[in-house]
Amino acid sequence: MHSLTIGPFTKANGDIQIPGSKSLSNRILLLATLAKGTTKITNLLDSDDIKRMLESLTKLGVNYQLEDQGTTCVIEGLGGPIQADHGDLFLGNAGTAMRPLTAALCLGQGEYYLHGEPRMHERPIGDLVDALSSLGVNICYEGETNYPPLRIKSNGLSGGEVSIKGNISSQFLTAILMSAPMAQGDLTIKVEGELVSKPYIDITLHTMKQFGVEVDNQDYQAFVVKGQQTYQSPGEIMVEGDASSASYFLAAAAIAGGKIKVHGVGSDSVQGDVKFADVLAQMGAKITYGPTWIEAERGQLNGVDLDMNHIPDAAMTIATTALFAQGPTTIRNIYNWRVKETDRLYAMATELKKLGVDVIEGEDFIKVTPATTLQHAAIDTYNDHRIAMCFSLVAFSNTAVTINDPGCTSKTFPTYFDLFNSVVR
Ligand SMILES: O=C(O)C1=C[C@@H](OP(=O)(O)O)[C@@H](O)[C@H](O)C1
Ligand SMILES: C=C(OP(=O)(O)O)C(=O)O
Repeated sequence: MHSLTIGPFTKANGDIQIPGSKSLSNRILLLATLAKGTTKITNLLDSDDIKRMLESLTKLGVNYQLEDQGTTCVIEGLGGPIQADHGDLFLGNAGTAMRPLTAALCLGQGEYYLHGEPRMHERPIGDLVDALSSLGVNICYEGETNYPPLRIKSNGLSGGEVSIKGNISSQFLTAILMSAPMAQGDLTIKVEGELVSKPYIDITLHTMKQFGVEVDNQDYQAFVVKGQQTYQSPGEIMVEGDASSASYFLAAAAIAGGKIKVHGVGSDSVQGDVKFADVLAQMGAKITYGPTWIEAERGQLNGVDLDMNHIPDAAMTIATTALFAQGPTTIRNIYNWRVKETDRLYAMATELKKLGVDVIEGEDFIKVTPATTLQHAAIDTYNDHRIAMCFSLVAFSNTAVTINDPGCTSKTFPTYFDLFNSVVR
């Protein structure tokens, strides 16, 4: 297996243009497909998760053209449900393709088989399947109950009322919300229990609005959507930079001497992960926001004890930033790290311990107590892009770090290590 050894570095300096947001890219691709009119999408992310969505759209007969090395996409909207009467779709490990497509394919008439990488078949989808079944869809598990692969025999989504559990993934609610306007009648979606990763619902509602659909959000406990609507293409739409991808560079500057300005994401962003910069500021970094940029500079970092349910992806960056703080850091309310690309609570704890630091892995929290010197380690990345990226920060310690399978960043950030190397010394 390929591995990459980096560091030790003492400086991180420069300007970084952050590639497009994964969450926005896949939402916009789907809504542009369903919308009336042609949409030109710019700054689209070019990464594995987006490729899986685009390949699926191709198989479903959607017409689009890619330009600018895959960062511009012109899509001919269908002005209604997907028309293909069948499809065998491989969604890799892309939650933002698997979950929304499962709901969207229920809108028309056809038979579809949805599957992915082995890990995708271990990531739960039962809450979404239950909700869709209660709206009249014939959807069944082709492997283990509650997990993909799925077979869908669709004949439209009825309106009415549906309940969906919110405690495992917000992507289930996102999936139903994006399909709801094309249901046969008005739909009230009730959220059962806690809703995790709430800011991603704001991304969903914001994108739906850009495509002409308003949702009545009743305090994130119920959502009322009018049925029989058609999404309208906004014509041209630009994808913001990915706030989770920005976190690694902001953290690098906060830890090392130097200053980094990330462009493409800032105080105007709709992505909850921009709040990562507030956590860095709370730890002691110097953070400045502009509407479309964020700048970070080193400060004396102190450990924090915080609920990070609202920034589950960027919270992984805090776990390795914690190595450079005074005192322990506890990241709380992150149970669903366990059902993402890997069991992230187990994986982060296991790899952090290899550096010689004291780590407590709780059922839904992690506590990292930094050590004065770190041991050199070869970090296993579990086919999880974020483990590879957040452990690159270890290169600012007394030792180099080896990242096994660095190519796994291709899920959301294929150029990560090139950009990282361009700003460090
Ligand atoms: O809706 C989205 O775009 C996402 C929601 C989050 O997942 P959960 O809602 O499963 O926490 C996040 O971790 C994922 O990377 C992207
Ligand atoms: C959890 C993630 O991905 P997915 O969209 O597949 O859920 C992630 O990117 O950290």
